[in-house]
Amino acid sequence: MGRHTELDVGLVVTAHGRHVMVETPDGARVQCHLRGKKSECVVGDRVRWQASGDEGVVEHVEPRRNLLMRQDEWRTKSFAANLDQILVLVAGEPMFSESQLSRALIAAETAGIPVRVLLNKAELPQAEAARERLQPYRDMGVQVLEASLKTRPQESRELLRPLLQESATLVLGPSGTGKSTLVNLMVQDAQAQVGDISQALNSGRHTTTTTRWYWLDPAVRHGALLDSPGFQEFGLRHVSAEELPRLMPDLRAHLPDCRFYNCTHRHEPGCGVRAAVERGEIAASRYRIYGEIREELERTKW
Ligand SMILES: Nc1nc2c(ncn2[C@@H]2O[C@H](COP(=O)(O)OP(=O)(O)OP(=O)(O)O)[C@@H](O)[C@H]2O)c(=O)[nH]1
Ligand SMILES: [Zn+2]
Repeated sequence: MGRHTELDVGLVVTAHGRHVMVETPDGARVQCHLRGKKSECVVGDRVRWQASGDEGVVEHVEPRRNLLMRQDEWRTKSFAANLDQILVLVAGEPMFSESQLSRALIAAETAGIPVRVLLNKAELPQAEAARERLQPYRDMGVQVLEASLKTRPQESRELLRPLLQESATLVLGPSGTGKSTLVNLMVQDAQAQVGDISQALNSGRHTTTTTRWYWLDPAVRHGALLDSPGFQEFGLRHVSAEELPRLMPDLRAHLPDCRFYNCTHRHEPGCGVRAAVERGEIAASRYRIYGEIREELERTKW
């Protein structure tokens, strides 16, 4: 028997600084504070907590299966834990950034979380250019789905339901791609679930930047979507420059062909990666993104 058996278990459904909202196994939500200055909680955490008046105190965070980091201007912060998968939404209008997509895939690979890509607004003529841009990702084994969340909601729901219904899925994507449309399509009572959280956080001001947990069906509480508004960039600074090539599957496939075991794939002779770029087996865009991220990682290492 552990020392926490007398405490209640709970799921963190939103976290902001030292304020977190914990959901109990029977679905009640309790605002909690964190015990201890150093402890940190993120959405998706399983915790042990103790009631204290109307509120609660988180005493212990259970070990995490995985943890994602994000980057803001100043630092790398953790922001979601215990995910089953990530769904990256992209579109042709606005055209998605390949660099952002690659960073999301690298972050997921580092954390050991499976990723799917969903090309939304598939009915638009601009989707064709997005499809082409996604080809290298399909080629390296990323599953790319297509939907029209707004214009073909029924069909989209049927496509997505089996993929989402038993999982905790983090939804990411640039602004204007259809994240809200997705949440409203797949989540029952999404507005009510948001209302709950902002009320309990007791201030509207944080709600635009806080990752939220939505049960697809609050009555059943199996599958959930995690929406991360205002999401900018994944934190990759915990990744070392040397391990970067192994986190990019299309580069990884050619690493055994490099003459030097510590090849940076930039200027060394006998580089299998560059040879593959020249043969067209690695997309030029991917090689460029590799160079950019590698340089960033080398620059920020102190
Ligand atoms: N043509 C078309 N438009 C869509 C589709 N899905 C969503 N949209 C439109 O795209 C726009 C952006 O959708 P949102 O769901 O608000 O996008 P978002 O990713 O939540 O954007 P932010 O709130 O800025 O983060 C809206 O005008 C939607 O109606 C689709 O399948 N086809
Ligand atoms: Zn090389």
